[in-house]
Amino acid sequence: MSVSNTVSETYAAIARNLRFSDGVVLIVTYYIFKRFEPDKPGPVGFLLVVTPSILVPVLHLHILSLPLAITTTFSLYYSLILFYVATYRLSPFHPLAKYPGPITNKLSKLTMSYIASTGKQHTYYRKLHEHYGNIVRTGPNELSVNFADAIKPVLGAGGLPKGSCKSLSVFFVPRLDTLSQNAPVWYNRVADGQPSSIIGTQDPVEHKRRRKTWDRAFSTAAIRNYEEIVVRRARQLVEQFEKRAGQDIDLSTWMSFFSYDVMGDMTFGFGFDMMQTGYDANGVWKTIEGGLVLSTTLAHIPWLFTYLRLIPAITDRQRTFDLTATYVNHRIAEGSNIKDLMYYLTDEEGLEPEKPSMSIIHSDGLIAVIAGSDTTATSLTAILYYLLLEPAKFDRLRSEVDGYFAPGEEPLDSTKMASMPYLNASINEALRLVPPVISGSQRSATPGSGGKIIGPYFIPEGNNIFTHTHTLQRNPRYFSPYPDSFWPDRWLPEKDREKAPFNEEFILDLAAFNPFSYGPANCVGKNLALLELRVITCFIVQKFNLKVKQGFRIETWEEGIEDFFVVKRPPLPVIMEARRF
Ligand code: HEM
Repeated sequence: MSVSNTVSETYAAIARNLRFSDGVVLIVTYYIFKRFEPDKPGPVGFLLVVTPSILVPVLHLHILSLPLAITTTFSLYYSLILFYVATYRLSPFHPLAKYPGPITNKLSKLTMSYIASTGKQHTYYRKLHEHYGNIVRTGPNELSVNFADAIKPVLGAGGLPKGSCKSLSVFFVPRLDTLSQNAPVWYNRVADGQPSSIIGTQDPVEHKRRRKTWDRAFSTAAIRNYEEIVVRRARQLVEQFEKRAGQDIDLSTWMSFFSYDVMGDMTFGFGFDMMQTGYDANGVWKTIEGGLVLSTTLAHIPWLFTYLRLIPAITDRQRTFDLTATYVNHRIAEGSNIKDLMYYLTDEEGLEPEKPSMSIIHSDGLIAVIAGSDTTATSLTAILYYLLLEPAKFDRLRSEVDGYFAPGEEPLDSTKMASMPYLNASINEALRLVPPVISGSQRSATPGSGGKIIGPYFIPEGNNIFTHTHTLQRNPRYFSPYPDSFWPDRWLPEKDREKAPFNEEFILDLAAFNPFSYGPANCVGKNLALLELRVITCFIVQKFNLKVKQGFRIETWEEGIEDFFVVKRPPLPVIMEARRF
């Protein structure tokens, strides 16, 4: 008897002997997964190991070999569940059936997870929009949009939250309402019982409560106190560049040294001394960057966090958390002679009915450094990159700086800098082309919400939606001419703007420009970031001549950008010389 005959006879025997009740067990299991997607070891083990084990004796009646009965039952059980899942996701009954997108994305988030791991998520989303149009199904339960009218209903007040509301711990299915099948990117980032950082807080009520402290920390009055820190660190950066005059330096790395030192001062009362030592001595930057690569990849399959957390060496999260917790504790013990960020995050003023717990303070301390360092460094590097690429624009900016600050005068007046047209146009243009949170923000039409109308589209509940910043900010419908080029003129009043070529129509739609996001969960640190961008750009343009390192093909820098939630940048090697006045 041939092997194929044996196999087909075995399957024929199985088919003959499978009972109605076995089919019911499979469908119930599938339904539990579809409806609740339990992701904790207990229920998952029950559904994927215990249930098929119960079915083994049924097949063992007909297949005498026990190992064969076990493997057949398990493989059949898993294949059928996957078959049901796939059929439903591709069927016209799926709530997102009418939205176009690649089949692989409709089937699972594994494709997105793989793309995210390559750092090219931002260009992938853009290509999808170029192919499929304004709205694309990027996952079984996820859409991405590329039209400006979506910004307000998705991100604005009364828009969508980052995830579901209260976590109910019901029976053996944890967080019944957070359905990991539909899980938004912020789902399951921290272990049960640990607080999320402000940015990962999904419940809009809790987010609003915690945001009050942050809003106080970034009020105009509070930022005035931080100016002292920014200026001290800007002077240190200039000194370090002067010492290294004529040598190759990587501007990208030095922008991170600067921004990490500033955020260290603001949050812990001391910098990480990256500029002083010329390297990341505490490994803070490296650890944060590694964490972002992993969390961006897993954001698409967030149930996996539960299991990877069991292998601390992989996530390394605890190390980062412990490191920042030590710094926070040190800052609290030592106190500070200025009202720094920690002053507000610990509610030293006593304005809240309840003091924040130490674990919330630790978690917010960590997110301040993550959210405030590489983002600012990316924008600074991008501004300098585009100015290096187009020396005429560098010269134009220098004339403006010289017009506002006489030679020898340090560019420190933040009010003056806020009104410098070409400076702010250059900053906006770099933020448009390289938004540091390049794939933008995701929000969720949570289960039970009834869904949401976004322009001409209806987003059924239980689905997530991205407003894709990279695609929107390069869309010629909103930014023309030169949507892919650095053209600060687009931000200037018509009388100062150079003429568009061939009388191309001029379009600038501010609704599509959201590098700091929009609405109640937008970037709270925007004004601090703008202060840093203005001060450092003015300092460098005023004090240094910059040259690209010989042999480096500068135009390749932009291609090397990677999207790991915040942008990871390639090196930008330059030679700086002090300017002679
Ligand atoms: C050029 C620099 C920066 C850019 C482009 C930027 C951009 C963003 C974006 C796009 C978000 C996501 C909002 C959302 O989910 O919709 C965000 C959130 C946030 N950013 Fe920034 N950011 C920058 C600098 C900073 C700085 C200096 C800080 C200071 C600590 C900061 C603190 C935060 C915080 C705490 C959040 C979470 C806000 C919330 O969930 O309520 N950012 N930022």
